[in-house]
Amino acid sequence: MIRFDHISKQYRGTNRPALGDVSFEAQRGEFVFLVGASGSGKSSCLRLILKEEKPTKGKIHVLGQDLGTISSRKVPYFRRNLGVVFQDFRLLPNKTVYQNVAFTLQVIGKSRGFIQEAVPDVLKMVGLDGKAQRMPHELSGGEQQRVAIARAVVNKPQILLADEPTGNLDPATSAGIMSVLERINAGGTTIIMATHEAHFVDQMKKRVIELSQGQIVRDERHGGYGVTAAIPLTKPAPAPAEPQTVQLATGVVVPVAPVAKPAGEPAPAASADEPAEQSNNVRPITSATPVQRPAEAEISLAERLGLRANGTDGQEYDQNVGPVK
Ligand SMILES: Nc1ncnc2c1ncn2[C@@H]1O[C@H](COP(=O)(O)OP(=O)(O)OP(=O)(O)O)[C@@H](O)[C@H]1O
Repeated sequence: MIRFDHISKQYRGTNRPALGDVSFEAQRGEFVFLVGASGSGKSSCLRLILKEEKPTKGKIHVLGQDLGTISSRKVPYFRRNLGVVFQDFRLLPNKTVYQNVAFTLQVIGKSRGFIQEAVPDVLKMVGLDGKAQRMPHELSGGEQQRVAIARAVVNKPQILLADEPTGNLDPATSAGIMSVLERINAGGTTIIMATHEAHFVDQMKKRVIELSQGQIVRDERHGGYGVTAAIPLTKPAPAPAEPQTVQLATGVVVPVAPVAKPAGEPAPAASADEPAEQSNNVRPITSATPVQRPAEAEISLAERLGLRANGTDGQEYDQNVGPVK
């Protein structure tokens, strides 16, 4: 499903490779944690899988395709098989939850009927039933990440890439997000997740690939976070706190500790399961709700999400439909 063959990656202007001779294979349906200290190469691996970056040496195969042979024009088609979730959610602030998720499908040209069925289904799956008309600022951090996950999986990608998806969330909210990811994985989606969350990695007993200075130093079928996946120096150390536990969807009980927030970062308004403030500024979705073409800012988000080739015109938006050719 995903194969790295002797991959090296050296960014321009650097004197040390970010990845050096990395080889691994992830099978369909696996849940793989990428762990390692800050700068060890986790995000670089995800960017290479997405074909956002090219390897300096070696070959990458994703879903049976050699990424080196996919032209720039075909990259958006390729990326339709992949969902991506980031630490900072990347929602469109002026669109409702429904519209944020529908946007993914609009960009790839799905019909209004399809969108009107698929969006409520995926919102229910991520636990946002009843919140379709909220604006992102009316949601807690955990709820915003659920929207981002819904957006990533609404088109049923075979692979979900998650780059520190719980990095901005408190422990209990993070547990909710991990439950959602477990549920998506149980449905057959392969998940590759870069994380510094030792507790979840230790408790979930999934495959763990540990990177250190751009090299794989550990690859365990049912691994833990490990002692050498050092806490990154660039991030604040977790504050000491009373031990807490939370239960994941699979029934696994996970001990959690609060994460120190960077100075100035707003705390989530509420936990993922608490209702957010009711908004007066809501517009009900009806079968007559128009599905609009994305505006400029939205097109640029589509490019960042990999749904659309950079700098293509409106024609490409209409034509960008269908499997990789
Ligand atoms: N665009 C870039 N240009 C130059 N160097 C880069 C670039 N992106 C990453 N690097 C370097 O490559 C190395 C690996 O970075 P990467 O972001 O993959 O690490 P990471 O393990 O994801 O770190 P973190 O846990 O902090 O997110 C680092 O030394 C980083 O400075």
